[in-house]
Amino acid sequence: MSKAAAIDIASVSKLYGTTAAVRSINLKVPAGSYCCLLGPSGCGKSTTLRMIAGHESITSGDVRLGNTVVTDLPPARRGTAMMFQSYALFPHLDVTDNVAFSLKMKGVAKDERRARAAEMLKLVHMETFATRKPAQLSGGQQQRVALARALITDPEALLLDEPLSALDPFLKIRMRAELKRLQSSLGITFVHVTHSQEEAMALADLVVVMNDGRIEQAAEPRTVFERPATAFVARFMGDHNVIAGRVVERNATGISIEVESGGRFRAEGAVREIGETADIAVRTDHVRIAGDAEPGLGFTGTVTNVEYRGSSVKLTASGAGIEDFTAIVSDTDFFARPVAVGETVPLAWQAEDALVLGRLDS
Ligand SMILES: Nc1ncnc2c1ncn2[C@@H]1O[C@H](COP(=O)(O)OP(=O)(O)OP(=O)(O)O)[C@@H](O)[C@H]1O
Repeated sequence: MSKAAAIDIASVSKLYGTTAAVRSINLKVPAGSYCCLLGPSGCGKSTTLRMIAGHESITSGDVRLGNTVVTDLPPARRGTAMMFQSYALFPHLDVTDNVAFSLKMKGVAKDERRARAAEMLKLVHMETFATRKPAQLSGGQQQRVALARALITDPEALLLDEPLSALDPFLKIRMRAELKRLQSSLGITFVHVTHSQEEAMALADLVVVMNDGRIEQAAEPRTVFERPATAFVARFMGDHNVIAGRVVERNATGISIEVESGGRFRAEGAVREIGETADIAVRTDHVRIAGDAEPGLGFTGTVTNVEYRGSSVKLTASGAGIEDFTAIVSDTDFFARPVAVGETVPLAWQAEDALVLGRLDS
């Protein structure tokens, strides 16, 4: 197999007319890593992927693959391969010819390209389907063929645009594990576009959260979840309460904010100016019901909703100027002291579970 290449995206922008799809992003994807571009619809992740692949021109900035600036190179000369959401298989060609297609375009002799295609089909466990047409395959099997077809060019980086979105939930999880296995056995760089937080967390070494053409955070999955950089990341990744308020106190390591017509809350992690608006995040699974809260690390709220989820219970409460504050408590804790909608409960958390969120410079 080929060697892996690092990808370096430097001040890359994409304008469609006057619409900015990607706004001067910088990103380094280490060689041999699994990177997921994650974000809501329209945030610019597919455009970014297509600019790496060469299927979209770059308005300004540069993309490097390894030591080569590929900004103006055609797709076939970049050392990348792309797998599309729809798989884009040729319906009239059998599986082998689909997989061997790019070698045919390069003028590779028939025997050699068939041998290479057989090798690739083995890699994705599809060798027994070599003579079938795409219409005779399931969605998961078509996806494997599309993978084999992309990998036959020996790319240094494989680019995948929502590769699992057409599969049913069960197959999605199975194919996810296969993608991870393939990536680590091939050792090449993968860049995978998804709008699923779960998929990105399960697969990536590097999660890149995008919003409105910008990168909000690029970090390991655990960092993105435990230390979301911005309010957008905290909300998008879920499992965090984001509280917005005006900074009323500051010290060397953190701040206190005051929620309009409500409580005062402390958080650590970044310092802001007095009077500024700031966001803080509190992990939903670290909120305790009842117990004494330290001042600034809890409030008394009225329960507005209770959802049983099996191993946990999700409570929503409002109070101290905060609407829809969520707490996820274990089923054991909940049933030891159940609460109902309309009840007033104390909600508390530890200092380390309240984090000051950053903001992006626009
Ligand atoms: N060919 C185009 N012409 C004009 N605008 C475009 C074009 N392609 C994309 N855009 C716009 O650029 C922005 C980013 O699109 P992009 O496809 O990169 O988003 P995405 O994050 O991949 O979304 P999705 O998850 O829906 O595919 C969107 O506002 C989109 O409407």
